[in-house]
Amino acid sequence: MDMKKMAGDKAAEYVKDGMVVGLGTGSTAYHMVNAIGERVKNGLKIQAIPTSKATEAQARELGIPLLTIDEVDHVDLDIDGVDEIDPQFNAIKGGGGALYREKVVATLAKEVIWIMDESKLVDHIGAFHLPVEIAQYGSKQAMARMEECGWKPVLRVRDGKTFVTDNGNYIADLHLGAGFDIEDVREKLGTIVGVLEHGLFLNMCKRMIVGTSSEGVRVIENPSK
Ligand SMILES: O=C(CO)[C@H](O)[C@H](O)COP(=O)(O)O
Repeated sequence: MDMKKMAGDKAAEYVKDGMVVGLGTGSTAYHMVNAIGERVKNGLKIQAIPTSKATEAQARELGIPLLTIDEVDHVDLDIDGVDEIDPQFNAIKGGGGALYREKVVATLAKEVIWIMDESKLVDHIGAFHLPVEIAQYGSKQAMARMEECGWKPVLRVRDGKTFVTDNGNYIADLHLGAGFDIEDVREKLGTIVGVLEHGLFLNMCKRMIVGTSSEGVRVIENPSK
């Protein structure tokens, strides 16, 4: 079976009646949303908050009851994908450009589960670009600041056009390299005007669910949560 589907299906088992569930974004989250949709059809009673317009459309199609972010006062469980994660549970997210909403929902959640195929497990994050959501107004200046920091920012382009997030902003992809100084980058990003949010999700999850080619699904619990 597809490793992403294995992880998504397994994660859906953690959803219980009465929960408010954060629905992540991306190709792994897609399987999880489908699996939850199937359970809703079979009588599971939940409410969900999607982390992107794409996930919202998928969940709506499946008949999963949805809340808007303004209606949410808590999230019991958030399930989402990652682009890379290290053994300290530090993750990079935002490959799909949904990092801002993903971080809002994950931050509200009592419990977070990251789902992935085994290719996402790394010793040190940073080989994957770090996505940063920036305001359109002043984006040239924000990009220049990030360039000065040596982060090799590239404004994300899709289908020949500058990519615009669900929130109407741009994404700068930083090329930091594996083993970059996470704290230094996180701290400096906080000083740059126009940076709305970044894709560093540091030690947020209670567990990772990993689809593997050799051992089926691995559930890795975070001892610090
Ligand atoms: O952060 C994300 C979207 O903003 C995704 O969860 C991340 O990019 C992983 O995607 P996929 O499951 O398709 O590999």
